[in-house]
Amino acid sequence: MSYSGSMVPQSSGPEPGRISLLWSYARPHLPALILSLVLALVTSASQLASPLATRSVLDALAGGGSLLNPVLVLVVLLVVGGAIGWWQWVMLGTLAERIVYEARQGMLTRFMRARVFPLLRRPAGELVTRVTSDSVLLREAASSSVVGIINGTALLIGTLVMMAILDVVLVLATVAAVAVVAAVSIVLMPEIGRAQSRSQAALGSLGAELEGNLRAIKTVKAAGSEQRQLDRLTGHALASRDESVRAVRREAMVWTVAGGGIQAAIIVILGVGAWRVSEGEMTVSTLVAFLLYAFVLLEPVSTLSENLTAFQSGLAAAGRIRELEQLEQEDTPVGAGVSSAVRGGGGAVMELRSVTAGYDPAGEPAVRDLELRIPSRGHLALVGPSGAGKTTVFSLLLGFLNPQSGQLLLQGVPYAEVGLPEVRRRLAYVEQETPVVPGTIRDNLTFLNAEVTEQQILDVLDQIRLRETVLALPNGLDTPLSDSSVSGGQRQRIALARALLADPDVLLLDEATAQVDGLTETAIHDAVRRHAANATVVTIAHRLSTVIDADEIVVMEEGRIAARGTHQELLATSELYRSLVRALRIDAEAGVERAEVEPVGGL
Ligand SMILES: Nc1ncnc2c1ncn2[C@@H]1O[C@H](COP(=O)(O)OP(=O)(O)OP(=O)(O)O)[C@@H](O)[C@H]1O
Repeated sequence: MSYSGSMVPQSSGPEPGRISLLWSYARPHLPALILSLVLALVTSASQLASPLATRSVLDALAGGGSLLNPVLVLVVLLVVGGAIGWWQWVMLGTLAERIVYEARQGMLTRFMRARVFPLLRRPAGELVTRVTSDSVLLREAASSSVVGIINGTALLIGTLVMMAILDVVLVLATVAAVAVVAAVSIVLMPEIGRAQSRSQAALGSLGAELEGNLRAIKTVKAAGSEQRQLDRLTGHALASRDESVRAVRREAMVWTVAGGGIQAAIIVILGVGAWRVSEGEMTVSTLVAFLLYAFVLLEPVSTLSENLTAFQSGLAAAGRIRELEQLEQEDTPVGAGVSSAVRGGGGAVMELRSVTAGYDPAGEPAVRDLELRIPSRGHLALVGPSGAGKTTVFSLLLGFLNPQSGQLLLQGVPYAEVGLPEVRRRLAYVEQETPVVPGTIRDNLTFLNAEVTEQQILDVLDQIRLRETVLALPNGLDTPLSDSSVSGGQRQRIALARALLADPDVLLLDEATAQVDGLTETAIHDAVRRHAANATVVTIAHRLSTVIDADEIVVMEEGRIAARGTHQELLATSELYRSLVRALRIDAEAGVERAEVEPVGGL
């Protein structure tokens, strides 16, 4: 299995694609977004009215008129503006969190429904980074930044219009300052997005490599390579930091230019305004109102630069999330009716007809022209050298892999008609490498069949000689299970118990390569034999006792079936089988020796 990061498409998608993805997250919330925008515009309008109200207060003061009305207007503007601002804040904040949740849920659904091998080709750590980190960057981009950009623009134009109403000469100086700010921002902005995109990419690589290192931590430590691996990991963290610093520098530059531009405009307004007041072309109250507008102007300028920055990083994140949309999904269930009453009948429960299949459509097939009937009862063992295609047969039966040619059938009906859920409902699969799922021992045992009783659980644990050890644990069946807390053989036995509790039509068992002690081996075989008495067991066999036990043995070599028959028949007819058995026998003898000196493992 390849976990190569190089197989993952690197670049973010084109701009229109990313914008449409952002839009797809925002669209379901359009009413809330529009309401937020309206509220934002009302807040802005109240902000715009405040300097005018202030001018009335000043005029009333100078003219000796009543202050009551203008002050009342000011207070109402303040209270209404504040209340609406609060409402809008809460609404946009909630909306933003919903968008993050929906983006996460969408990604998780995609992962769970994805075809197995395209999913496994992507580094797990990178997928985790997308769900946990990239989704956060969507937050503002798909919610408040859109509102902020529109509102900021409206407030900017509104402020300039109000200023123009007050004094046309002064507004020209202000417009010049705003134009310089806008031009500089337009030049500097895109690089912020690009730097953030590179920072997120480095973060993804860090996630991917960290996950791989943690999984192989024993190998890393045993090789004394902690420092080398640490250097590689910190290299990614460093790259992410440097790119983020680049983005921050740009942002600081935009902010400084924006703030500085407005400050400069205020100084010019003060100078020119004072001169115009002294010339009698302007009243002091108008100059004060104008200055207040100049301060109001700071807000849309900062809102715009802030939200444009958030929008840029959101776009970068959207590009990366968009790549996940290319993850191939499993076919949706069709579910043609297939009778379930086949057990023990004479026919085949499953069948591979002339199946050729591979992992890379352009590469060599992993299996060719396979003809295989899985009987509705009994024990079928697959044997063969490493890379012969045994696991590929399981992947085909489970629908993880589609044949390039040929057909798979469940009770004579093609898989495409039956649908994967129905196929998988008939199967239970015991993986060799990672057979337990996150949760407690009980969660694992009831994973396929939630209806089982405590007694059934205990009986099955008894069969595979785990009952005493599980019950001796402080939390018994409710002990949390992680890959590292139990041995490989114990994990497999728990997975076997889970499969037996589901009582499947076909039990697919990828036998652990590691030896287990003789008593456990016998217990496992007894359990398997019992199941094979009225249903089917298919084993990828790594133990001599398993092959000897099987009703039929299929010998695979280089993706083809080289021979088939019983143990005795194959011993007589197949040189390959004889050599495999010789190897298994040597292994078995080595295992016996080990079992004699090693204590019997418990949980
Ligand atoms: N995920 C994968 N992507 C690409 N090629 C693969 C993948 N899994 C297996 N292969 C290739 O398919 C061929 C058959 O592999 P398969 O795992 O079925 O063999 P196997 O008989 O189960 O071997 P082993 O006993 O070592 O597990 C091999 O050439 C292998 O390199």
